[in-house]
Amino acid sequence: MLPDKDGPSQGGGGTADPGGSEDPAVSLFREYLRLRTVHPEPDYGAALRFLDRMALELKLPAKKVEVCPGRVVLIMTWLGSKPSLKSIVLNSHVDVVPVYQEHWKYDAFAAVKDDEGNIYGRGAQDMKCVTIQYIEAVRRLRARGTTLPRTVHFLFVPDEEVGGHAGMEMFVKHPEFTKLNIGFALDEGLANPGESYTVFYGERNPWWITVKCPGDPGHGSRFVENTAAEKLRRVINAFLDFRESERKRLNTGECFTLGDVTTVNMTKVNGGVAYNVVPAHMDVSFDMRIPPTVDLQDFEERIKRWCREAGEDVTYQFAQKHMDQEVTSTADSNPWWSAFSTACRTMNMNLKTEIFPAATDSRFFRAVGLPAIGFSPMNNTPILLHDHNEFLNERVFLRGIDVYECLVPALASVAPGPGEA
Ligand SMILES: CSCC[C@H](NC=O)C(=O)O
Ligand SMILES: [Zn+2]
Ligand SMILES: [Zn+2]
Repeated sequence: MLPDKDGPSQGGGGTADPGGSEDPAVSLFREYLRLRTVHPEPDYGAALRFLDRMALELKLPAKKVEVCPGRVVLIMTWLGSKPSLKSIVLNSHVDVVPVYQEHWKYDAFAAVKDDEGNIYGRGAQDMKCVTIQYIEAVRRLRARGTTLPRTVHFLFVPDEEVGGHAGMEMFVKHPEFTKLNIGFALDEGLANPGESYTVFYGERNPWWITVKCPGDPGHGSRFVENTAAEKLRRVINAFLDFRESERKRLNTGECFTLGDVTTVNMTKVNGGVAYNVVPAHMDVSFDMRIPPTVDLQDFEERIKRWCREAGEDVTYQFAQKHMDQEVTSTADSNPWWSAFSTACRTMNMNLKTEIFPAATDSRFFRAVGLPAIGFSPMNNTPILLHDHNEFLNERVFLRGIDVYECLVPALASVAPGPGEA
């Protein structure tokens, strides 16, 4: 059978499957994948229209908060029977990262489903699947007439993929955020290639740094002293030697995961004006991710030393420097975690708890003192976020809806804690 190649203009709601056998939830997921909410110019208007339609279908009120010009957070609310209790947040970002279309098997915005049920599209794992799984789980719960004690807020946020600065970082400071009276948030995680599901209780801190190496200029035919390039070489060696030592630490001795070590990647180099002019400046940039167990002050001292030892006037500046190291407790004494993990156990799901290797909007919840768990219910799935040919199998997707159908009531039924009405 040939893959079902619906074009990007195709609507959802059952039109995706010529055989008529496709689950409507899968068709809706594919419809959402076709919206081009891709950087650098995401079509947020299309996503907001889609989400407004979801709110109408679910008969839930939707509120829009423009946190920055053109950057809207949409909040859909399912009011609990005890609305004074702290609420549950189901968070998802609307934007997706760009693609190298020439490396994809199919159009990355056509949501092609192959004959194995694999659905290809940018955002299939990160994280349009989760958005639709939340919606479909709640659709089922409401269709059954379920009432929940705690209020559930869905947040659909822009700009996570570019750091959340015009998205969740702004929203957590907004009065509308405070009004949500949040007790606990669920946000995205990663696929697990095995049977288990990975759950994230903290994140590494992103530090993006540019090291600037000034030097003496001169003719390209001479042995100029004190060159920018010599300093640059020492800087690169210091950072990359450290990278290598951390790479070796991964998977040796204790069972480290990526979230437990510091990664360093050299991502940009700049400098030079002509072949025969020794440059007056050369810059190098690194993407570093630092586990919450690392002393950040010590780490910055180490960077200072590397720069000092590289030569005269070597300086650095940060483009990102997240400093909060809050993690969410995975002890049974944390009632949110207990409800989450117990519900997963009843579904026979094996959980692996880890530190998230990259950065998500969860860090902004944790930074304001709220517990947050990163979880995308995708097992038996290769990790393909931001990669070519990102896909999710429809059976895994549908199982994820079952998972939230169990998790959401469990979380929204957590007994009132001390200080709650
Ligand atoms: C440092 S803000 C960038 C956030 C981005 N998030 C998802 O990929 C990341 O690179 O982890
Ligand atoms: Zn994401
Ligand atoms: Zn991402």
